[in-house]
Amino acid sequence: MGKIYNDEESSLDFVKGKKIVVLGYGNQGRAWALNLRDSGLNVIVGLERKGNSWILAEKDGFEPKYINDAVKDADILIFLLPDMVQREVWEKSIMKNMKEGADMVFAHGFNIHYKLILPPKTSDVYMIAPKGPGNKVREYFEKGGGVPALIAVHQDISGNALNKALAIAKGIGATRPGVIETTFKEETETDLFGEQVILVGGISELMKNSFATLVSKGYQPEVAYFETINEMKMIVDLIYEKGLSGMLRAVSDTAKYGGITVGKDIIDEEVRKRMEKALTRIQNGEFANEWIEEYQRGMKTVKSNLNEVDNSLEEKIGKRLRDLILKGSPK
Ligand SMILES: NC(=O)c1ccc[n+]([C@@H]2O[C@H](COP(=O)([O-])OP(=O)(O)OC[C@H]3O[C@@H](n4cnc5c(N)ncnc54)[C@H](O)[C@@H]3O)[C@@H](O)[C@H]2O)c1
Ligand SMILES: CC(C)(O)[C@@H](O)C(=O)O
Ligand SMILES: [Mg+2]
Ligand SMILES: [Mg+2]
Repeated sequence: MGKIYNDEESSLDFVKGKKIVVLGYGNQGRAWALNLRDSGLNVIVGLERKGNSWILAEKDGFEPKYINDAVKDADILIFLLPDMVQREVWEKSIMKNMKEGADMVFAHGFNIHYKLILPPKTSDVYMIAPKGPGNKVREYFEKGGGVPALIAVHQDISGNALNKALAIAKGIGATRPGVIETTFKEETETDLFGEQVILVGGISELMKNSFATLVSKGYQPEVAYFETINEMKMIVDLIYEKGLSGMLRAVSDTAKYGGITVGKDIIDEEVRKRMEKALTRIQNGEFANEWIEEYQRGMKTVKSNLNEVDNSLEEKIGKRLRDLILKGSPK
């Protein structure tokens, strides 16, 4: 069993008073900058240009700086830019401007594990990888909790990298539920696997295909939306709170029997083999290379798929129903 660190086993003292630069003000950047500031730490937001992120950071009370300037006297650099952007910003604005020995901190191991960024031998390099989306990192923190995270140390020059990783984890609220120690390799490979096979890829395709099956056989799309998309939150809430066995006990015996038998038929050995293939492509770097090429070619696949989802029947139906459902949901 991996070691789980809690709030009492971490101290903000290891990073208190240090100049922390949060690079990027997007999903994670905004949540981290706000949580770290609320935890009493000294946070500067670093950005490449004056766009939407800059305006939002100013609205939140920060005085953003250009990255090449912000990193000059920073003690801790937190990379919260998109993964495929980090290398170019590192080469263009950070590498030659950062203070020697400044810490390099990541929320995902992609750039270090696949050797896109080669950190100087003088820096501590560590990671705090929240196991949830950025808006939840902020929302849970504000409610007194936090999103759990994985922490890992890639380079420990000071001898204190783990303590500093724990301190930043505490600052964003992650030690409240607990953080687990891992390696950059394990975090990178499992995170990519999770988002591709289930969290983002698998679940969306299951929803889209089950919705389309019902609609193509003449069922009302609103009924299909409730059944194959909307109710997922309540089932996942049950799993979150009570585990898979708790969820099975909360549904009818009919759902238990049908779910157990037909579920295994739908997600069968062939699906499992394709999951293993996806994992192999992550492990051997094929996925990372493909993704970088997609980015360099202008992210055509990402854009066309987003467009397809935006214009899909389930999104049109969902938009109308969500407006009603959210009004009637507990706050
Ligand atoms: N999204 C999540 O919830 C989540 C969860 C866990 C870990 N992570 C990790 O956190 C890191 C940040 O991911 P994110 O989803 O928060 O990023 P994001 O896409 O939300 O980042 C957007 C920020 O990056 C800036 N940016 C975008 N393109 C840029 C460019 N070409 N040059 C300079 N700046 C640019 C934007 O101005 C904005 O401030 C990644 O390593 C990611 O894997 C993300
Ligand atoms: C939120 C996720 C999917 O867990 C994260 O890994 C990401 O890359 O956004
Ligand atoms: Mg990820
Ligand atoms: Mg993830």
